[in-house]
Amino acid sequence: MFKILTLNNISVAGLNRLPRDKYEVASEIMHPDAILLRSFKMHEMEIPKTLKAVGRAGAGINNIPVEKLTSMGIPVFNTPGANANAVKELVVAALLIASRNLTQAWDYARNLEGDDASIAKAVEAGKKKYAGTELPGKTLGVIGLGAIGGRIANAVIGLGMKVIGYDPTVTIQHAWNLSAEVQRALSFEELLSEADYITFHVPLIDATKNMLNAERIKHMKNNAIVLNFARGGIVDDDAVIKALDEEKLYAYINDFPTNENKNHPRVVSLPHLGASTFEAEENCAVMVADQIQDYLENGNITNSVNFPEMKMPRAGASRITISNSNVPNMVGQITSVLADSGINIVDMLNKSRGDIAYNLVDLGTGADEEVVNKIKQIEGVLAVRII
Ligand SMILES: NC(=O)c1ccc[n+]([C@@H]2O[C@H](COP(=O)([O-])OP(=O)(O)OC[C@H]3O[C@@H](n4cnc5c(N)ncnc54)[C@H](O)[C@@H]3O)[C@@H](O)[C@H]2O)c1
Ligand SMILES: O=C(O)CC[C@@H](O)C(=O)O
Repeated sequence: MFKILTLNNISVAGLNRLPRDKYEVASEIMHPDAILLRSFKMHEMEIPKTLKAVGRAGAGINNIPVEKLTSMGIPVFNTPGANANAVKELVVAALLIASRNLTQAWDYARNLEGDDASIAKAVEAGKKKYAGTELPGKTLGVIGLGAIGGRIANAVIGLGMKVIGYDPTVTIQHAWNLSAEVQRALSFEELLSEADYITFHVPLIDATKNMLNAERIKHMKNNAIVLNFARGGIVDDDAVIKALDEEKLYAYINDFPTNENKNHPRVVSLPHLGASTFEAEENCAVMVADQIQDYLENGNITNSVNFPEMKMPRAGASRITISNSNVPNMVGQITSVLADSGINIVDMLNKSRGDIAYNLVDLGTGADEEVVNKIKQIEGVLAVRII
């Protein structure tokens, strides 16, 4: 029986992928084999000794101690693209919310008092304060052209906008998916100087912390609008609020409320709603549950953020999986242990990614704990399983 600890609500469509005769799933469970989570901050958590995998039902992994887990030989999975449409739709809504002053106008309308005739009069008198601008012909700067940024770029071209994108590490696949109309910025500053709106779709990592700061705001057009549906910390809120107060920027729509930003009259802060649609929650949960199941039962790895992609059809009587440091002569030492134990290798796959290497080894006979212990004793071996 595999034990799965859930640290956030995971859509039941995903949990139902894990057959109850093989999986025990609970939000409180001892000795878990795997953890499923969304935004729970795992950094302070003690990692259970039994843990074999972590599955993030979503894209961002800044809440997970990936480096520590890697050093323990534990793969972390996420669900690339599974919630991208949800974020895209919210960003399109945010463009319209900001351009048409919708929250301020709504606030005005719902605070009107008197009979309907006087409300109608006040509507006509007051609406000029909320007149906005239209999207066609304006330029959206997209920072990060991955699953979400790429979809947004393509969608707003359909609305008549121009798009300039900045992503020095974009994958070939994501670049292929981009409309040919997306212009490439060679620097972040170039994007900032051309855009009427900017939107962030990068992970929160050292290189993206306070990516939009006071110095960079100086490069922006007057009255530009900033959208942040990536992570708090990517935009320096202090600097943006100062620029709003000085009427350098026009509006800031974000998914990460703070005491500083949530009540500002030119800010709309939403409660981390980007991925909160029924469809996205289901997509993420199903994808992550399938990946965790295939890893626990077969050792295969799909969409890991720290381990190589590995898939090998089952052959032979049993399979062992080995995570080890990516140093010379590991495969030689592992196969020697098997040979010395009289075990024949039927099939084998070895791949590395950065500092980690991972092996799937199908054996002609079953392997026992003694063999596993011998492999564990090899210097550099981080985790071994028989499945
Ligand atoms: N608000 C929400 O609910 C919500 C939902 C999903 C994702 N997110 C956030 O959005 C981020 C992006 O998600 P995604 O699915 O598009 O991920 P993704 O990995 O598909 O795309 C991220 C892109 O950012 C690019 N990038 C990385 N560093 C960069 C830099 N310094 N400058 C420019 N580009 C850079 C990468 O090359 C990649 O193409 C996630 O990491 C997560 O933090 C938020
Ligand atoms: O799980 C969520 O609700 C948010 C997920 C989102 O921020 C992500 O990074 O995928």
